[in-house]
Amino acid sequence: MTPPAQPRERLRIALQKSGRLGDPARELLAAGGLTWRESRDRLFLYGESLPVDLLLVRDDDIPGLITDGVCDLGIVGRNVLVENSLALGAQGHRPLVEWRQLGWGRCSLDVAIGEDEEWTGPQQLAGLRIATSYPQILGRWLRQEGVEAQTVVLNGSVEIAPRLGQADLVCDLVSTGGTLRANQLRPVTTILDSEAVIAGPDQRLEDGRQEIADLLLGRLDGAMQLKESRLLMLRAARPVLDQVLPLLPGGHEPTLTGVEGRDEVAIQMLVHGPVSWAKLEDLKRAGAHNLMVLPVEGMLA
Ligand SMILES: Nc1ncnc2c1ncn2[C@@H]1O[C@H](COP(=O)(O)OP(=O)(O)OP(=O)(O)O)[C@@H](O)[C@H]1O
Ligand SMILES: O=P(O)(O)OC[C@H]1O[C@H](OP(=O)(O)OP(=O)(O)O)[C@H](O)[C@@H]1O
Ligand SMILES: [Mg+2]
Repeated sequence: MTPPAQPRERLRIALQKSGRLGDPARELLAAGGLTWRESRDRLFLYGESLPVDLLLVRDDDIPGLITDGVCDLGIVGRNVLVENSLALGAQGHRPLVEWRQLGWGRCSLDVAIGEDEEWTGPQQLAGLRIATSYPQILGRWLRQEGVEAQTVVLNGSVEIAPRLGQADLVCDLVSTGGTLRANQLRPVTTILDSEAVIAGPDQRLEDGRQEIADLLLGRLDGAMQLKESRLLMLRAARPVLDQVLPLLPGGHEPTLTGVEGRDEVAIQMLVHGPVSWAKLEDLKRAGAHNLMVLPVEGMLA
């Protein structure tokens, strides 16, 4: 089903239909207060709480949909954004840019050679065949390095190309490195660090859609900050405060409250990011007790 024609004042965001980024992207938008109604084919989600509609597609199509103006923004891996932007740029289209970095979907685009081979640097790739799904990014890197090599474009199962004799080495996405190891390959250099991003045009949106985008992005920033936030609570006797306070993690200023009838204080502070067990153990060794780390459900300064 083609999405119903929408008035231009509704924002439209492209998301990956399934795969690694689809669910976290929808969770992020839901955390920003967005609710939606699904079309029967589940490819178009009509925003109910805000004038923001979602189009569910293959991730490779997201940059093109933004360039064509079918969608205003998209949630996509930087690897896909850069690869497609380079191709679209070569056709004379305006560049797409990252409106936000989301901090998940992290992976890197690496050059990998046989695990027994020696690596002396990019120059050794001259004249070799490199299998990849990212010919634009690889081509740009080879030009930067001044290396002339042959690119073999494959859409999947890139790592088995050397064993099949299709290529001498690969350039592919790596997260844990397990896929490379399973194929007797080892990463030797990273040519792009990737994470999920909100991609959009390099200029403001029109017809009131920029205001909707600003509202939504403000909420998403808040939701992302909240997700990272923890409340750290602990107690410490006054005589050990000088040892405990310098060990507190970075974050907001701690609040110290005297505990009635005891020579001790209750300390609480908002922390950005996780508080490790090692940090709690350090605080305890310094004399703190009753340590607790709590998730934060809502926040208004
Ligand atoms: N092993 C990985 N670990 C973490 N992130 C990854 C990994 N592999 C890919 N990614 C990121 O997740 C994005 C989506 O990966 P996925 O495998 O779902 O894509 P796909 O198979 O191309 O999906 P689609 O059907 O939408 O084309 C990648 O473009 C990349 O940014
Ligand atoms: O370093 P690792 O943790 O092993 O991850 C890397 C693999 O993950 C992705 O493939 P995916 O599992 O999505 O399968 P695909 O071949 O269908 O893309 C990517 O294309 C690599 O093959
Ligand atoms: Mg894809």
